[in-house]
Amino acid sequence: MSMNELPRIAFIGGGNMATAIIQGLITSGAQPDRILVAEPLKQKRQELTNQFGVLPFPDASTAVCDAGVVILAVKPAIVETVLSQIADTLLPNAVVISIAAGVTIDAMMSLLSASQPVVRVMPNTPALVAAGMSVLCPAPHTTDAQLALATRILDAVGQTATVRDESLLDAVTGLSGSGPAYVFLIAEALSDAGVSCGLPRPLADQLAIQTLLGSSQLMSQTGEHPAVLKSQVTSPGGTTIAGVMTLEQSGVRGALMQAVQAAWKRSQELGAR
Ligand SMILES: NC(=O)C1=CN([C@@H]2O[C@H](COP(=O)(O)OP(=O)(O)OC[C@H]3O[C@@H](n4cnc5c(N)ncnc54)[C@H](O)[C@@H]3O)[C@@H](O)[C@H]2O)C=CC1
Ligand SMILES: O=C(O)[C@@H]1CCC=N1
Repeated sequence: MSMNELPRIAFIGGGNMATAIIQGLITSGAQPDRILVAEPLKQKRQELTNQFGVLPFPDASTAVCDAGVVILAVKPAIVETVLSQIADTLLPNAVVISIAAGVTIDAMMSLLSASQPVVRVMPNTPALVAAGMSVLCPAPHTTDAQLALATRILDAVGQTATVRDESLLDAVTGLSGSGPAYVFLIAEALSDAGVSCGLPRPLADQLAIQTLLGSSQLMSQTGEHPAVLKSQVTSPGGTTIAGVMTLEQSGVRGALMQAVQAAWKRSQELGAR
């Protein structure tokens, strides 16, 4: 199926994540006039129309009436309100894709007809530059073809993976959903460190960002385990092992593991409400 054979796609919410996915779809060849966006803020509607040529709607129920895919890209707290608004106009076979953190498939199904196809997804913000990581979890009654359609849409903004056990999405949220913030924090700290050793800030920023990017590309493109690549940087008695030793002494591994676990637990709490 090529991008211009995709069904009409309605986005509910035209914020950061919706914009990223719309950009990805259009870059991959989707037709803008087959993308509908319901967004209450007039300025955001106009920006999306001007930038991409998508069709704007001030409210959700009219946007979904002939859409084969509906992407819920609103804040978690208003997903249920939106679902009650669209439940009557939604096509029976429309695939509902939710990217809202912590909103469970059961919570969505309680407001939809029992046969409505649903896929819950946890994406991340590098989707904005087509380098996202999205993990999909289909509701049990969703068909493989409906899951494939959702996967195709998220493939436009980066890599995708699928889990069948919905509870794993909390761990996904802790690692790849929230993870970009940990990496940005590390980049900021590396740059501060460079400044503390006398580098000018713009150069320190450049070194920090390119070191993270280059190291990520090296891991991704060689497929080598991080431990192997780390040992290649670490000369006997050299500079790197001196730096690595202080990182180990300050417990950086445990700190990162605790960060992912804290976000994992918070995601579980949000989902249990
Ligand atoms: N930002 C992130 O790192 C990630 C966010 N998510 C999830 O993505 C979802 C969207 O997040 P963002 O795009 O960052 O938020 P955002 O605040 O940029 O976008 C939400 C948009 O929904 C609009 N909206 C509010 N009420 C509406 C309604 N009744 N109908 C239609 N639109 C309405 C708002 O005006 C806003 O433009 C959230 O549920 C979040 O949990 C998931 C993974 C990562
Ligand atoms: O912080 C949050 O709740 C959302 C979910 C993953 C990234 N941002």
